[in-house]
Amino acid sequence: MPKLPTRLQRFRSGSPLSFRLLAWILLFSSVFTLIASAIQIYSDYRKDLSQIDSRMHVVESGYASSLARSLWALDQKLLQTQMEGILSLPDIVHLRLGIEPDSELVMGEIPRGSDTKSHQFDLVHEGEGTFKLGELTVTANLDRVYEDLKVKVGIILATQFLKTFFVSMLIIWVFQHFVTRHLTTMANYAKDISLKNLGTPLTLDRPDTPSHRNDEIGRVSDAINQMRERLNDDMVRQEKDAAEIHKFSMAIEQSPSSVVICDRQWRVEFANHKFTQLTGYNAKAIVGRHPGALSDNSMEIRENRQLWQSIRLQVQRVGVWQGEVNSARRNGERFWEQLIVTPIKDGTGEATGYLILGEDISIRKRYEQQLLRQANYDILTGLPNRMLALDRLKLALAQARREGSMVGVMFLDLDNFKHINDTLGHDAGDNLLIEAARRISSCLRGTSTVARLGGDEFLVILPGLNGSESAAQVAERILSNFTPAYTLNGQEVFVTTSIGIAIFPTDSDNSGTLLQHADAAMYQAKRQGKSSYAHFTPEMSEVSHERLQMESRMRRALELNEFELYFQPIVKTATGKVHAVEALLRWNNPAMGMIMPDRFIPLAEETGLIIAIGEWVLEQACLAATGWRAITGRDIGISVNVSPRQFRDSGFINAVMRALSNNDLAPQLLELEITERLLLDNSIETAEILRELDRAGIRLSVDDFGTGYSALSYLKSYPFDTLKIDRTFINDVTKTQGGGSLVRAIINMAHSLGLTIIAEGVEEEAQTLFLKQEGCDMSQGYFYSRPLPAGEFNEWLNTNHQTQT
Ligand SMILES: Nc1nc2c(ncn2[C@@H]2O[C@@H]3COP(=O)(O)O[C@H]4[C@@H](O)[C@H](n5cnc6c(=O)[nH]c(N)nc65)O[C@@H]4COP(=O)(O)O[C@H]3[C@H]2O)c(=O)[nH]1
Repeated sequence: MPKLPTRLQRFRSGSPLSFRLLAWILLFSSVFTLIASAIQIYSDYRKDLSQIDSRMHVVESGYASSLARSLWALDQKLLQTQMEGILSLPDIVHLRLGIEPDSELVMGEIPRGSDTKSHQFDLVHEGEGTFKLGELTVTANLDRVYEDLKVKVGIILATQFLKTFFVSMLIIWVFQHFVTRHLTTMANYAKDISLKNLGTPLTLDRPDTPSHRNDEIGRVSDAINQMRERLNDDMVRQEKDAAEIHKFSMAIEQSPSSVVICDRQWRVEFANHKFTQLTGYNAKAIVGRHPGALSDNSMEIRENRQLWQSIRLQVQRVGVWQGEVNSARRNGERFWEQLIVTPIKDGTGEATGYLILGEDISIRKRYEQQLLRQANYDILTGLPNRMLALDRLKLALAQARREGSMVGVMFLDLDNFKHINDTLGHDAGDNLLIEAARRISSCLRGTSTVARLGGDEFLVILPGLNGSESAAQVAERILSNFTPAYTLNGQEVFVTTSIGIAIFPTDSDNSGTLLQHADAAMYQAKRQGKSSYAHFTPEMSEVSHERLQMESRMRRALELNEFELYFQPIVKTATGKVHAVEALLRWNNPAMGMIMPDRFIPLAEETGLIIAIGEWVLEQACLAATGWRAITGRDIGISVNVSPRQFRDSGFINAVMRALSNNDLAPQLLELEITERLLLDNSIETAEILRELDRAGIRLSVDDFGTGYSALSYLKSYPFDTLKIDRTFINDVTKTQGGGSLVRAIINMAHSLGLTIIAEGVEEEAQTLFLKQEGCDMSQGYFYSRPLPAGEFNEWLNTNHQTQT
């Protein structure tokens, strides 16, 4: 189809209003013009007709008497002249003179087919009476009137049409110029407006004057521009919101934690990439399913049902659920994850869905289990260690009390172990211990426990005994099991054991005393000659006597000034520069000699003397710390051991604060070492005391980490600054491969919790190199210095200070 010229196209498509307007104006004005013209023509026509009428009357009035006279006088010539005179008048075309009685005179002619108009009047003679002489009929031709009428109609129609046309054109031009073209601009602008050109305002092709701004076009264009600005603002806001939503959704998608969002009915709506990575479930495939019922395994779903029911209840009640869950991946593999479940609330506080955050803690769990094993089991023999054995003994006693049964406790010690160790070497000693453990275990029932207490000491717990003879039978079995030779380093070696037996409830009803009694009985068995067993008898309680003696001496030790603090430096692993010092208590008793804390602290704890002794240690330790500034010119912190009983004493916090203020020591320079066993009870009071100390600015450290609780999760709940790795772990780092990786894992995890790490018991250079490499912050041990009395320590400090600066 041929294209229309652009202007025409624009006119057609852009100005239908002008067209319609023109049509309507033309129609209306034509109708009005026609009506007006018709009225005018008709009135002209009427005027012409009345002119003819009046002309006829003029003829009557002007010629009637003269024609009557001519007729009376029978003056034909005059009559004819007069009639010709009438015929010469405009439009008069025919005269008929009827003469009485029956003649007539006709003049003129009536054109055929023409419209005529006639007028008749009588000719009378007025004398002595009135005589009618005849009558004259005057006929006028209306053709001229009609001709005039036609011409007029033509002229009027033409002029009216032209006038109307031009006025319409003018109106249209005015309308087009002032209105329609702007409307077209606005229409095109509105048609073309899109998110891309929202920045371009609508401008009209007319001056921007106040009057223009206030007219209807100005107001409409202003409204369009305001609408554009609002849309623009909305779009900018929307783009910002979209960018933020995009950022958040990317953050959730790339989050290192797994994220699942559920609707109000706990149906999965979204799961991120990490979730798929962790569980193996495709995020899209699980949409609409319950997070506890993703698996096709009905057993698993049943297992999960109870868990998710309690999660749902707690989230509804408390607003959050968190815990460690042993979950299953899609391929059935189990893994540990830490879950946090919270509701997603709207502005009114209504839950619109639920957020489930998950973190894979399998590695941490593995290490925790490893630590737990290390804390409870002897690595060499795989038997329970002292801690676990004591727990089991307590359980066995509790059960025996309930059931009214007996429990046998046996202490075993290998008779010539030290000799074998010294002559055949440690490896042979280790092999001997492993084999001895196997031989003891093989004599026992499933309910019995055999544990290694340390060195060559073993403990056997025999629950549910009928009488002491049963214990004796077990002892005999063990002794006979020891008879065959051991092959160590290719040599046959004979090893015997001595066994001490104490029975609950006959010999004692508490675990500590039972152990002491079994120990005393074992010494008796040794005295009897090796490879024998002995039952406890009251005469053997010499040991308890010793204990009483020690207690009464300890009560006076403070007054007699028998306690002394030794100091051991804690150095920065990277540089060897002293950072802090640990205060270690010694007891110099004239009768007993120098007594190490392991021997007297448990007794001090039991008797409560630890509270007074602990206060003395705090005071002395703070005093010593203030002196080190003078030697080194810098602050050196002091670490003080706190035992559980001392820690829980109501005056403990005051004693700490007093020691600090008496010696004018900044709280940040004091670090209190707390064994992780103290945290075992997980009590609110413990947490409260720790928080109060932390608020006071005092540093807190976990001592002997790995020997007690061994769970890293609790560290998050308490305000600890430092973690001291127990020396048994450090001892292993260069000896076993697993030992190194365990210490590495502890260091990394402690660092991730923001804790400073101190390695205890560093004895060898190889250990320092390992610790340096693993980024262990501080080290302490004989490699740097043994614990030293104050005077010697000051000398050591001076030397360290000079070599390090
Ligand atoms: N094998 C070896 N041992 C090393 C090495 N470096 C340091 N040690 C020893 O390891 C122990 C470290 O102290 P701890 O773990 O707090 O363990 C302390 C602490 O729990 C407790 N203790 C010491 N002083 C006090 C005190 O004033 N109050 C309380 N409540 N307990 C104390 O007694 C425990 C034993 O103290 P000590 O016999 O002085 O034993 C100290 C120290 O002499 C090393 O390289 N190799």
